[in-house]
Amino acid sequence: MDLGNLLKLPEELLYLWHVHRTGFLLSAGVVFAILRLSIHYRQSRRQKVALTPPLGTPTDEKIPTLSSAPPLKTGLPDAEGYDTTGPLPKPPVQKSKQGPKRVTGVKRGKGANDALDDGRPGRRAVQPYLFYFSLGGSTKAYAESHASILSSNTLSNENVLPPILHDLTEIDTDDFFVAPPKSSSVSPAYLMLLPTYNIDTELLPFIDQLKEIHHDFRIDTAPLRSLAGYAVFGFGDKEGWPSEEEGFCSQAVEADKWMSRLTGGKRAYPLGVGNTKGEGKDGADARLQVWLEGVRDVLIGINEGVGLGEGVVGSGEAVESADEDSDDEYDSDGRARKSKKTESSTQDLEDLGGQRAPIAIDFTTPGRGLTKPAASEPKPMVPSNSPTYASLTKQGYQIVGSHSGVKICRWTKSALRGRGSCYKFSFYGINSHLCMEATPSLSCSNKCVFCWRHGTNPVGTTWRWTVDPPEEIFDGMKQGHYKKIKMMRGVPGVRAERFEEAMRIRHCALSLVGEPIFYPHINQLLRMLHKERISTFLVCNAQHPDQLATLDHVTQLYVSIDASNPTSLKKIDRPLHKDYWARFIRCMDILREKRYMQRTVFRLTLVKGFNVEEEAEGYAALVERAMPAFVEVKGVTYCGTSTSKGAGLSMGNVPFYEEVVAFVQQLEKALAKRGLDYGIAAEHAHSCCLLLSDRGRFYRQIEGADEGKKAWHSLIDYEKFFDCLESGEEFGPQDYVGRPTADWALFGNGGFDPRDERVDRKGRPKEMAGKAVEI
Ligand SMILES: Cc1cc2nc3c(=O)[nH]c(=O)nc-3n(C[C@H](O)[C@H](O)[C@H](O)COP(=O)(O)O)c2cc1C
Ligand code: SF4
Repeated sequence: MDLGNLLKLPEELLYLWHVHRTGFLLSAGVVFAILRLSIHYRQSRRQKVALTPPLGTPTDEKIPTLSSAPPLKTGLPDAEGYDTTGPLPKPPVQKSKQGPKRVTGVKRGKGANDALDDGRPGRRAVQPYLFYFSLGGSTKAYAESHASILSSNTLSNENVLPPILHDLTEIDTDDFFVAPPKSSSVSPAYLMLLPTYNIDTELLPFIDQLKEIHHDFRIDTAPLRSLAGYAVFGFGDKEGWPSEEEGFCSQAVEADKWMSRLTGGKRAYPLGVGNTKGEGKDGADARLQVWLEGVRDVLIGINEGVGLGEGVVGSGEAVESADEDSDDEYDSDGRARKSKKTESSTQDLEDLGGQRAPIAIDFTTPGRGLTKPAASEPKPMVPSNSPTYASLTKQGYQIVGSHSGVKICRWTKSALRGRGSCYKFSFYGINSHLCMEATPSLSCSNKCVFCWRHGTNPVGTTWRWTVDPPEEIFDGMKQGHYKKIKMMRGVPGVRAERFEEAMRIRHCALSLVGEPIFYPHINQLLRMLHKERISTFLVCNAQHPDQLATLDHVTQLYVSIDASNPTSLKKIDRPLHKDYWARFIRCMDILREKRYMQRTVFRLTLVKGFNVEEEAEGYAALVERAMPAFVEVKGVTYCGTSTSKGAGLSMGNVPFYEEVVAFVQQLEKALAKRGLDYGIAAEHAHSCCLLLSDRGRFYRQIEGADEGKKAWHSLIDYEKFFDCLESGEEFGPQDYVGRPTADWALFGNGGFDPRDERVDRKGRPKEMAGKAVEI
């Protein structure tokens, strides 16, 4: 190359740059991006490898497919036997509690049981793991002897595999509780049998570890979400630790709570507890057996695609009953609660202390705008596509047929969780978890100012709708009630034994909303209930004397008395019947006659400024006329609906408990002045409610006690009631008087069942308040 050409080189290069600079720059950018991406990819691969659990952990465990499941042995093989002889390799025992936690948890979605991992349709087999802890050996023995309940019965259901037993001290907690065993064809379910020790045992660090795993920021707060479900059963000693507050089965309670968190609320069955010092059906053995049978049915249900059951938290069902993390009704310590948003809408009348639930519906009065002339063809009262149907369903009612409804009340839920029954337990011995609240007629003829039903219900003064047969109503009510009870299965704090008892209805409160005696076949419906030995409390609004007169036996007959004179009654009940006072008075006279046939009750709901002041004398006159066996007096509960606000109701109309007491004492005096001997037989301060009772009939000699030793007898002997009915003979209230009223329910003692734990709305232990309690 000559010198001239050489000198031209920079110029040439500059020219080339100008021509191709865009191409150069673009290529350089692409090369740079590729380099960056490849470095990033290599780094993330390295990280993934580091997070993969070591071989041999249950994550890699080869879980048997259906065909390779170990055959069930007769008699229960011991835990060692399962782990070594079956195709499931025993997870390595790694005592690594001091070392750093392996981070293996991943966030999983719902519906793990719907399809196999490879996307093929089909259901996974359920693999129960039975974990236990045992210091003295009894829990181990229980685990080994009772696991066969799960196995033997699941033989018929080949998609539930025989349980695998694990001693909690022999496994590495992380191996099972940071991530559950993985398989494309099997869904694991964890069952735990745990004693409680108030001394230092290995159970304590285990429970702490559950808590730590939940709080470990490196992993999902619910790493066991992919489990099919879990359930815990505790063993304890009631002689040493008589109640849960005193520590009975406290470690099982704790473990249940943390398992709920770790699984995202997948409690498959309520926490069970067994008293090792108990006997017969109250002994640990019997309790465990019933509990395992319940768990077994749920596991079968999971496999059959029912999931954890409708409404159970974590089930993935549309209607989950509570959210363990965000709810706020249930919980004192992180256990699930119900959201405030839905709270008011799901309250019901009896929740509110049993006040009547009148519906703002015009039944009757032609020309008042609400009613249309009767159509030639009767129509359904609550058509399934109507706004009323949608509104009631949203409020938690199950509509039965076209005019009936059922709903489980707050007290039923509370009793299932050992947090107290309603006042009817204190007064009459009704266990709220055995009680069904229903109505065969959702319509009513009053528009009471304190009604919770927002005026959305149907109205009418004559029955102008299609009539469903009583069989259909009865079956539908039971079905709806049991369905709602089952929805409580996963709710924290539900006691296994109460849940099991609740699957047999013993009482029916025909008082939900509307007017039950309005239903044309009410007597047939009552007979069906009684035939199944379900007692009946029926509440009516004293506006339907003809129906009242022809009503058959009920266990206890209520009439709502919301005022003592026509002016007050019109103001507070806003009746649709023009002749409402005449109807009311006729009902008083009918009740007077009925007092020989059944227990009759006046239910007074006190609304300050409406029906309290200056009315004691008027109420006394009504009592004199109808001679009810009892007078229940309650403070109203403020519902805050626009209907009540529109009627001028505010919290100021809610009486304090002392004010209700003062009124009852005033009424007692007014009755005495008329020569009527009524006295305060019981109280339930929690729901601001007191019971006046006719001394002549219900203050009587205590059976088996010294002559002259008397006590209040407000309780009912339900079995005697049914015996009397079945005898076909005439009988009256004196024939089924129960035991004396419990001491704790007597006036001055509060009336809260001491077996239960009293809590406030947040689930915190609560002291008796002196104010009308909002319930
Ligand atoms: C030292 C000791 C402390 C205990 N503490 C409690 C307790 O706090 N609450 C309880 O309900 N039971 C308690 N128990 C009763 C045991 O939980 C019960 O006997 C259980 O069945 C023991 O199970 P295991 O034999 O499998 O270890 C305790 C027993 C012992 C011996
Ligand atoms: S009587 Fe039954 S329905 Fe009524 S509040 Fe009590 S438990 Fe609930």
